[in-house]
Amino acid sequence: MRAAPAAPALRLCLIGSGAIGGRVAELLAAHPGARIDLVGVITRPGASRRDWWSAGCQQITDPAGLAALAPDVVVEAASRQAVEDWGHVALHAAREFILCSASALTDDALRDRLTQVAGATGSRMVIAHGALGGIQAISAASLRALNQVTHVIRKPPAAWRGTPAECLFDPDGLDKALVFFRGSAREAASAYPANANAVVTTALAGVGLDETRVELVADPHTDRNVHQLHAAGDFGILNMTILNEPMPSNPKTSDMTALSITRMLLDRTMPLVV
Ligand SMILES: NC(=O)C1=CN([C@@H]2O[C@H](COP(=O)(O)OP(=O)(O)OC[C@H]3O[C@@H](n4cnc5c(N)ncnc54)[C@H](O)[C@@H]3O)[C@@H](O)[C@H]2O)C=CC1
Ligand SMILES: O=C([O-])CC(=O)C(=O)O
Repeated sequence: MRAAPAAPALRLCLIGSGAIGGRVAELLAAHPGARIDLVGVITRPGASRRDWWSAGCQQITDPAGLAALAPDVVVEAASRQAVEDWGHVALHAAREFILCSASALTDDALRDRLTQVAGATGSRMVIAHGALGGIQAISAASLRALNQVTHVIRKPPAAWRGTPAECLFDPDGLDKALVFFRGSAREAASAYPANANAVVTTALAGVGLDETRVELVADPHTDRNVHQLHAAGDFGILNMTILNEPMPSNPKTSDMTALSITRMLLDRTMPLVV
């Protein structure tokens, strides 16, 4: 049997060069055989290059730069604003736009607009499973009636610094776990966009932004970012708990987020995908 010709390298462009971006680049560098080239990083104007960018990696700050780069995949690991700023052009420039800042999609008009652009251009918008496990099962379960989906996020008090939760409790003063938010996924992600993107992923996989029930917890007795999912419906019952290691460079963010994005990218290049 003749060997198949080698597939061209996958051309990757990142939006954001923070905790997730740097970690994805580090993990990909450990798999050179997968042939994923970081060809560009989108930054805010004036941002410095990072030492983990390869020499050939271009810094992109405007839509024309992204169009000219013509990547295969654009991965957003930046902010809710970045999805608004770059989603449209990414879907025109690449065949796939993977986003982490799922909280942007609580804006129904933006979500509809980007979905339409994806349909019109033949590209795909993919919400990264990010910090979560179990999403594939909830998405599959939604093919039958789903009665109930709840998502609890439990993080150390310090992870809620810089959010509206600071008006509700003193992160240094808690001696026991505090459930400081109960509401819908839409409300949770709108109020806590840097900490609760994952509830949007759960919601869009299952019963939607307004029906998915969310609890947010500050817990001085954990040093991990914990996600608990419960779903019940005609498929049966799902209970999933993942206790994620936080990233040293951004403790609000779980290392699993970068691991799962890297896995997605590697899967794009593998002949066997699990
Ligand atoms: N879906 C999920 O499970 C998770 C999602 N996230 C989200 O992923 C995103 C990235 O997280 P981290 O890497 O931890 O954040 P980070 O703060 O460490 O890095 C973000 C980088 O993106 C840049 N950036 C922000 N807005 C930008 C814009 N409009 N244009 C260009 N660059 C921009 C920042 O300057 C920074 O360099 C955040 O929105 C975070 O909330 C984080 C963890 C889990
Ligand atoms: O990294 C995590 O554990 C989840 C997170 O911050 C988010 O959903 O925005």
